[in-house]
Amino acid sequence: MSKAKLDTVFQTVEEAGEKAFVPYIMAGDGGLENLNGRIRFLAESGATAIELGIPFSDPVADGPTIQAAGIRALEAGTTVQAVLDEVAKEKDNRSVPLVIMTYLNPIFAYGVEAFASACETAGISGLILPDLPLEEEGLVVKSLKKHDIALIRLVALTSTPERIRALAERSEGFLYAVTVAGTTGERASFVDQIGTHLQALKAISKAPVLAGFGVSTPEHVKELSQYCDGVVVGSRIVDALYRGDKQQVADLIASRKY
Ligand SMILES: O=P(O)(O)OC[C@@H](O)[C@@H](O)c1c[nH]c2ccccc12
Repeated sequence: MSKAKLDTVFQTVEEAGEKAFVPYIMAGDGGLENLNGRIRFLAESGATAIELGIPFSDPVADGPTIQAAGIRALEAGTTVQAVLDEVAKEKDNRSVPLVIMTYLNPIFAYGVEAFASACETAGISGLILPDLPLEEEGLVVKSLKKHDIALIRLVALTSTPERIRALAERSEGFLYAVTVAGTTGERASFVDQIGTHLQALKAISKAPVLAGFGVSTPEHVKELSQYCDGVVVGSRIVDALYRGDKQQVADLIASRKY
């Protein structure tokens, strides 16, 4: 599944007058043998696309819930190769695009070109690399382009206007609007200016704008979605799956339609 697959699903959601919902899960948490089952469950529950984390020992952008999931996954022996091999098995009957989220280190260890090529083979549509600064994108863009994988950029609340403009112009797949200052993890509320911030991003972004970090209730989903194209939810979903509460995950995803 190529980059274009992401454009198609977001367009479908928009044409239906709905908002996108992208759940994040940590590959290997709960056993790699259950990964494809979880992906299927999220797709059947109405996910627009799925963000799949590859665990890394020093996840600087992650809060406690995702850090813990990463440790569980690493302890279970999860590797880059094993994750890609596993998702490749169902690439032809997967209806929802997959986006990989990981850090630079595992990719450099694997080799950038080899990684991009393996992602293409596994049917991956996009990549999120939170520790890749705009100035260093040259390290990966050529390989990602060659293998038709979108580089999904993150905009911080604290990004300068010039930086925001540069990120919005280059955006592909979707533009990830980080809604809090800090790491991933559930939050009770958002800053007052969040609506204006998201609307301003949406006005200049080439790709759809999705809000993520701290989104953890159906109310948050509705609140933030009104200002942009949808949301990304990680910690709440990782925690619910860990506790075996699939219903909570399904209810959260269902809240994108209103
Ligand atoms: O967990 P939260 O607060 O719902 O945030 C989303 C997030 O988990 C997911 O998109 C993600 C997990 N790790 C990341 C690192 C950087 C950017 C994004 C992520």
